[in-house]
Amino acid sequence: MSIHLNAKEGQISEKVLMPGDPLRAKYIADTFLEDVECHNTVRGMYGYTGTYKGHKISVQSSGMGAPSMSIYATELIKDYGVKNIIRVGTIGAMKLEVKIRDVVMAIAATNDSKMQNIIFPQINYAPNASFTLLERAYRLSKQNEGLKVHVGNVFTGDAFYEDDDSMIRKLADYGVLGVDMETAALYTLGSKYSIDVLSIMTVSDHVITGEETTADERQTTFNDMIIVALNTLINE
Ligand SMILES: O=P(O)(O)O[C@H]1O[C@H](CO)[C@@H](O)[C@H]1O
Ligand SMILES: O=c1cc[nH]c(=O)[nH]1
Repeated sequence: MSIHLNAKEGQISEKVLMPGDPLRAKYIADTFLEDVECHNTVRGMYGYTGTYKGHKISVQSSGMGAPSMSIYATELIKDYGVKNIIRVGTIGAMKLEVKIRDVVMAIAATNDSKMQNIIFPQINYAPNASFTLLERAYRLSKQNEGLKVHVGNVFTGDAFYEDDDSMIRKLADYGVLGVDMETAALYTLGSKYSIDVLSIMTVSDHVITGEETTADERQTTFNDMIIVALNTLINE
């Protein structure tokens, strides 16, 4: 038990997928895992543990934003001994060449996170992915010709709704692929605790063109992304 997770000791795998949405965690467990147990119900932030190709895997929702991700990732790492976390999320595209339904793998996460300022008040820290997981995920994604994958810098923002989009446009000019709300927090904690972390995200909307996907349209790419993430975790 930890403050926000009521899983029993040993119940959570060392390898965890983290979507933002608790119902997406349930969908992943129901669709891809066998012998599934629900390991967390606290605050409705559902978590499940089962097997994938015979390997023990957990799926734990993170909630939205850096503070929520930080709570769950910290407790998974410190209280449950988790060693690999892959965020499987959605992202708003910023660069025009990144299209809806594409997949983004984040090398690093530029951010405006207040949590980063608390840790590093005087310098601009660069939260980065685990190269081991990133290289493996990219290589495995190439087995699926239907999957369009972009690898690069993303922006982790504290605000989903902003007063104006001038900073988003500027970041796109500087090569940032898209915007989410958790990657920087996950990457900073991965480095702090020396575990492997990665964010893989399906493009749900385009923040410059205003294009959006329907839930059904997102589902296929989402499934393909989850298969890449699961095979990355088990290294197959
Ligand atoms: O789909 P998830 O994983 O929740 O990710 C994105 O969606 C939420 C905003 O709608 C934020 O959490 C953002 O990072
Ligand atoms: O944080 C996010 C995630 C998806 N789409 C957005 O516009 N922002």
